[in-house]
Amino acid sequence: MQPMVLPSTVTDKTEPLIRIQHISKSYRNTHALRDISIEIPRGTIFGLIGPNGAGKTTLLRILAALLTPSSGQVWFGQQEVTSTPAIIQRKVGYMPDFFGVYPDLSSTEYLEFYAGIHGIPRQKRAGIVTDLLELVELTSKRDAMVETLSRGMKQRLCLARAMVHDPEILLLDEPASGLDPRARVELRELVRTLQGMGKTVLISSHILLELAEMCTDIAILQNGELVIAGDVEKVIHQLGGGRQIEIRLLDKERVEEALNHLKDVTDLHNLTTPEETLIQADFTGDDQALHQILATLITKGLPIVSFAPRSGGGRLEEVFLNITERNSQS
Ligand SMILES: Nc1ncnc2c1ncn2[C@@H]1O[C@H](COP(=O)(O)OP(=O)(O)OP(=O)(O)O)[C@@H](O)[C@H]1O
Repeated sequence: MQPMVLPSTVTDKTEPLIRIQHISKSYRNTHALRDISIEIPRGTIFGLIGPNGAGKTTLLRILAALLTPSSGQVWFGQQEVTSTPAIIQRKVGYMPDFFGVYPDLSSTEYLEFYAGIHGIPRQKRAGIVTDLLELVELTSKRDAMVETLSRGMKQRLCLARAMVHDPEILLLDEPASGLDPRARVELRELVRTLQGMGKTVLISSHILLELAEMCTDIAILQNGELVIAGDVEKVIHQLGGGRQIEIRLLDKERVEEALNHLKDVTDLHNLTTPEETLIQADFTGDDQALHQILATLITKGLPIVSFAPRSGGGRLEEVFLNITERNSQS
């Protein structure tokens, strides 16, 4: 079947890389996905978040052309691709949440095997595999049998496997599950490196904190439905979360004075002082308003040591729990 192509032949750099339009998927009596529409901008680290059974794996498998949706369309740029798996498989690298049993191969042989599956000419395979092992920091394990690698190393090898054909998009299903904190940090750094290489990365997790720090955009799924999608700050804002800021002063004697200035700012609410030199507040304004607050405090000569949003993770987790709870009650 010929792929559906939009009439315009001009590629707009700002157009979303992937447009998921009204995708539904049913397995017998289960509606795993219901009318999902999401746009994934090029170059983002896009988090797909939802509790167990929300439909994340189903959506990723549809994007990887491993499942056909019951209805709806997926567009990669100007092309509708649900009926053309070959196009998807060229553009996408998929790392499943479950790796299964490994064959009796070394890391190098394993990647060379997958490079062969993707039709990469024999003479190019060794170079690609060497580069990938370096990228995922497994060069020292190039001759180790896959079975003998730690879980984190297997995870990174699987990521390298998903990249043998240099795909534009990486789909990582629960990549952080079962990893210790250090391996998670390494994974986060690797994902950022991939973004720096121009890749668009979709990552699923049921633990928001795992994604909060590395994602630029998120979509929250629950019971097969899309709760909300967009860039992280916008999502928090739309969910009524606002931002929280922390202002630290050098001198505790000046905290009262700072509070006096801040209490009249319309975008600031719930001012508290959790520590004697620290002021915390909810903030509902935009960046311009934030800049104005800082400028005013400095003009007043207040000794500001730091002025920053509270680390996003905790805030986002709160918003996520609120929204999924609210939805399950409705
Ligand atoms: N092959 C299948 N046959 C029948 N039902 C399925 C099948 N695969 C998934 N489902 C159901 O579809 C729904 C969505 O499952 P999916 O695996 O996509 O969710 P998920 O968000 O990835 O969950 P988890 O975090 O637990 O992996 C669940 O109710 C699941 O039981």
